[in-house]
Amino acid sequence: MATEEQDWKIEQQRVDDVTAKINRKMSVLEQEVGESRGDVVGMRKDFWDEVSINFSEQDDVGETSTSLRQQSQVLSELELSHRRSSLTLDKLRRLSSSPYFGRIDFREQGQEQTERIYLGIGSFLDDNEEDFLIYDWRAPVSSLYYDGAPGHATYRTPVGSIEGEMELKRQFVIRDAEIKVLFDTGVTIGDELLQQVLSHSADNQMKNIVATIQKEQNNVIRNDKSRMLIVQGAAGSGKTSAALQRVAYLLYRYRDSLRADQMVLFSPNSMFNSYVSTVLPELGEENMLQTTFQAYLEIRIGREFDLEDVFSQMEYLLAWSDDDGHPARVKGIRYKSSLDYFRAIRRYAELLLQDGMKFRSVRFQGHEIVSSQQMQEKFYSYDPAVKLGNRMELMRDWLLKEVNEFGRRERKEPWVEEQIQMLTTDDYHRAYTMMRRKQKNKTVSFDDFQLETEMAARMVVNNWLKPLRKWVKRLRFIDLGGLYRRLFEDAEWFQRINNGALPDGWEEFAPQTVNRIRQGELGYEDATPYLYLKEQLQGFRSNTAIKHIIVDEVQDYSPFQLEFMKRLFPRARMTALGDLNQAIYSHNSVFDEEEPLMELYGREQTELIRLTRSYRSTYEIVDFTRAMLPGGEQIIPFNRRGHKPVVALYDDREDMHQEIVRNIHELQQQGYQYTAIICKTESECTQAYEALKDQITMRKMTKNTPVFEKGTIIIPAYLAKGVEFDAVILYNASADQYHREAERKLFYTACTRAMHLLYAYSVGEVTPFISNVDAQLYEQNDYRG
Ligand SMILES: Nc1ncnc2c1ncn2[C@@H]1O[C@H](COP(=O)(O)OP(=O)(O)OP(=O)(O)O)[C@@H](O)[C@H]1O
Repeated sequence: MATEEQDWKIEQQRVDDVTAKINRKMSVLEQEVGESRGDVVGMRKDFWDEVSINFSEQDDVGETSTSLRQQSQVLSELELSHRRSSLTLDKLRRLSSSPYFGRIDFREQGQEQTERIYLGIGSFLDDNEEDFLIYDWRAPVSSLYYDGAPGHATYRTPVGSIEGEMELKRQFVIRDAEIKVLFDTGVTIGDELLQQVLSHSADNQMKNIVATIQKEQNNVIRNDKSRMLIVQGAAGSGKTSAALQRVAYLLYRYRDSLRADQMVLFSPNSMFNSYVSTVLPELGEENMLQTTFQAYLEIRIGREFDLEDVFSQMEYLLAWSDDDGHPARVKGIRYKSSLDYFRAIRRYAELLLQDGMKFRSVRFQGHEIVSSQQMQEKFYSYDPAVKLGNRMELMRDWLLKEVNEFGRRERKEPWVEEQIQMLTTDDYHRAYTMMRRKQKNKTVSFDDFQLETEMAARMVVNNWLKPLRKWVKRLRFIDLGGLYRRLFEDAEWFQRINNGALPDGWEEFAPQTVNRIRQGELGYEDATPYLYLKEQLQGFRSNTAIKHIIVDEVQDYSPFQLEFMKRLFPRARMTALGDLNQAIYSHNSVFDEEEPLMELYGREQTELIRLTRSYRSTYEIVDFTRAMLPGGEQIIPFNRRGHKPVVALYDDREDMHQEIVRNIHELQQQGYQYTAIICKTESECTQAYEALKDQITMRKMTKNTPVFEKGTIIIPAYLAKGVEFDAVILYNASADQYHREAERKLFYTACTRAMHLLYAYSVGEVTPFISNVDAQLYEQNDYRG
């Protein structure tokens, strides 16, 4: 038997042994999980039986709430341990089908024996609970697999470095407990395996990449020194993948002090959230929290304004025309995303300590309880040394007192009498019982009827004043809209906060801003600045529980937004991943020259890693797309070969539609499951959808589509961020549609979504972003008459 064959046999034998052990462990755990599920279900069902409920006396109420608290604590502990066991069970299931993907033989310096280390998605111990049959890919020793080739090798452990000799490095593909591929490699991670993985079809869920993590990606994943880690990487270089494996790594490395719910991932849209949500559970970890910046803004100010989202802003700007308000708005967007504006808003809040604060008078049914003038006087009567937040608290307490006073006076008013008549007997009785309890120890000095009326009046007024009290408690008496609007109504005020100057274009974009606010709307560019002002005046609602934030597509954030996030999560470390070439929005990108991002936490606390190899697309697609970018030659395509991109020109839409229909049918026949028709805007998507829907089965994706699904979809370019497709068809990549320099990155982003095939169809002349590319890099078909 040849050595290779023998090796294969021995390895298969080991796979059989290990999977048998995993299966044994699984059946024990399955039983435990079944039992704990029963406990949780049972406890949820009997929850209220176990709580002693008694609300009749004050002491009993206290006892009841303690009992409730204890009971729900027991339940949540049970649920947590059940969830953990289920995750372990899922992981074992995956291990039993594919127990490991790598092996290294390592002899530590000074040791006689060579250790065989098998690497899988999780560790697995022999029955003696001492010997590792499988090492977790995140264990310190596993980094040897990703970082080094056979020969002298070193790896870091929390207590220092370990040196030795790597004698063998072997890679496996094991499916259903059977070895499908096995080879020894002299390099870091053999490209063969990567070729195999990458030539697969797209998926509606992102996959974990632990078997083929590249050395430079491993640096991203295991970096735990700096407070701020910036990853600048080409399209398809594995930024998102590395970020997700990094979360899994940090959860493993700091398992005693870090939980998944202390990490937040900020994604570009909600569809992306669903796209990445399976990676961590697949690795046996709970998901971190996932959100979008837009969702956060909605929660914080969505009730105060009709808030524009970033996609609507994008649609507005893409429908560009030179003669309406577009150029002015772009100037506004640029300024409002800058650090200058951030500082100006901070100065504004400081100035308001001395003068200019605006309040909304406290009113009840047309009656002014406290005027805005009185409020202003009160506010400036406090000791100037008292901080803004504290002053607002003093104001709140004072106003609540005033409202209570007012309520007391109001009880005698005729409208209250009228309302009392309308009370039901139940209401009346409740009021009576409540008051009786309050008066428990007092001697009653007037007759019952009088007391009852008094109680009812009190209840009526209290009920009516409840919303107003809530309004005061929420500090809604600060006229935030007015304060923010003033910056664009009053040039003098703006100059005061901006070192005596007005920003470029202020005269043009200021009226736009004011009009919008007057109509109850807030532009996306104003949302974060408004919120920042609000936070300063109402007290910053920072979140200290979060220890790590991951910002994907960071180039889409403005310097202003990142400064804001830093304050929002003051205890957190940050991982920021982005690609300047995909900065599609009009605001300044935090990635511009990387300055704002490098300075956010200070250079000494910041590390920058560049990823230049691109894995998603074939060599031909990367070669074509990088030619659209200045400096694109720095992007290195991975050597997976495919077809050259196809560019086709038509006389009219009808011809183009026919070709799209024909091509999609062909792609379906060839077995491609994920095809995207990418348009420039949502309105173009709607037109194209209407024209094509009777001939092809497809779905139209909008900003509200929550999940990414199989099939043919039609999607605006800005929403396709972060995801990928087997084939991409660019709908009308013409010079008419794409010609402004500002659209280059959007166009590039759309092209780089393709893994295997890329088509650009154009009615008339093709966009200069393509016509300026070397004609050798694509195939052109001109079907014009
Ligand atoms: N080491 C790897 N092994 C296997 N696949 C990889 C590896 N690195 C990246 N990929 C694959 O390449 C594709 C692109 O990865 P990912 O989406 O993480 O890149 P990205 O840099 O975030 O891209 P973009 O900025 O264009 O959205 C994915 O299909 C991912 O699975």
